Amino acid sequence: MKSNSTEREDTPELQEWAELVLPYLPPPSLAAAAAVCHCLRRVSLSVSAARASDASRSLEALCPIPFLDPLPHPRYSHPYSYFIYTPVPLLPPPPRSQPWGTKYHRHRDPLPPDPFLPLQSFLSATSVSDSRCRCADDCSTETDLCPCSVVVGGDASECGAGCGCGPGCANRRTQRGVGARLRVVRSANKGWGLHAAETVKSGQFVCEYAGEFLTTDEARRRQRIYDELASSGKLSPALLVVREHLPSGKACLRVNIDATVAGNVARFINHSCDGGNLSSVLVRSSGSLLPRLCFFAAKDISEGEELTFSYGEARLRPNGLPCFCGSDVCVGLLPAEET
Ligand SMILES: C[S@@+](CC[C@H](N)C(=O)[O-])C[C@H]1O[C@@H](n2cnc3c(N)ncnc32)[C@H](O)[C@@H]1O
Repeated sequence: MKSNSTEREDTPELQEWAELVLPYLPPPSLAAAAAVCHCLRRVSLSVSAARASDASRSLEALCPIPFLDPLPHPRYSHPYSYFIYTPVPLLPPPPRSQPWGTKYHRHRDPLPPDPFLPLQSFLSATSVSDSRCRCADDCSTETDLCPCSVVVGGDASECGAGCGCGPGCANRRTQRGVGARLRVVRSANKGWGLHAAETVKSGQFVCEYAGEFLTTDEARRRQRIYDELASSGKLSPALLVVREHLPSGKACLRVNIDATVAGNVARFINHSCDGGNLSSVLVRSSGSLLPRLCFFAAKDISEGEELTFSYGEARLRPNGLPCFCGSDVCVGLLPAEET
């Protein structure tokens, strides 16, 4: 009787419906669907496998970024970590759902980042009307120095949306998605971490820290919630605060980027007390209102090495999270942002 009813449910229509709908489900709903019948179980397994094969959902042009869990355990094995993927910074609220694990979006057929376009125009809004170059195609081939390459203050400066050059311009090195082959690997005590899947040369662009740009009030509100959830082990928050000292020396621009709900693979970069092997640089695209936080290799990095940077100075708190960076100078506690 049971197998007959299962056979009846297992129709091509149900299969097609499941392949369209299940990629939108977060893991708990996907698991609930898998318990319904053979067909939904089969599709949910294929969705999980596809998710584990590419954290970037085909949104990074270079290559898929797979999850690797070398610590399989019947109870704690996780094939992937669930979040909304955005290859570029965005303004809240992020999209509530996003298909992930569907056979309709194969790699090398990137999804257009439609939900993120509003921020793109915001970020590229020109504050100074002539803050763009008129170079024809690639600024590195221009005989005169491209005005966008002139660095003011400590930031790196790149061509922006209003510039005459094309997307292949050499002065847009952080604007084409991740710059090295990467994988996301789970460790026993730090959760997921980002690893190099190829040799990365010192100075090479690795990735941007993409997430939601928050006001400081909203960042403080979320930080309080995240601190509580993180201390009970329920969340790995990825809210980064960067302070940019303005050239006058009298003011400081605070940039809050939250990749906890929506972000790119940089949200998996763990902390190291010795400063790690990545350096973070604020990159300003010509004419854009906000700088973007970008990671470059601080030294030659071998294939398989974990990518890390310093989250900041460790502030000793009685309930501070333990640090497992393993470096010789580890202070034992993760740095925590003052709220
Ligand atoms: C930006 S996330 C990094 C990715 C995270 N490991 C994950 O699984 O999603 C920051 C969180 O990772 C963990 N983490 C990062 N560096 C760590 C370290 N050195 N030791 C222990 N946990 C660390 C902490 O839970 C921290 O709140």
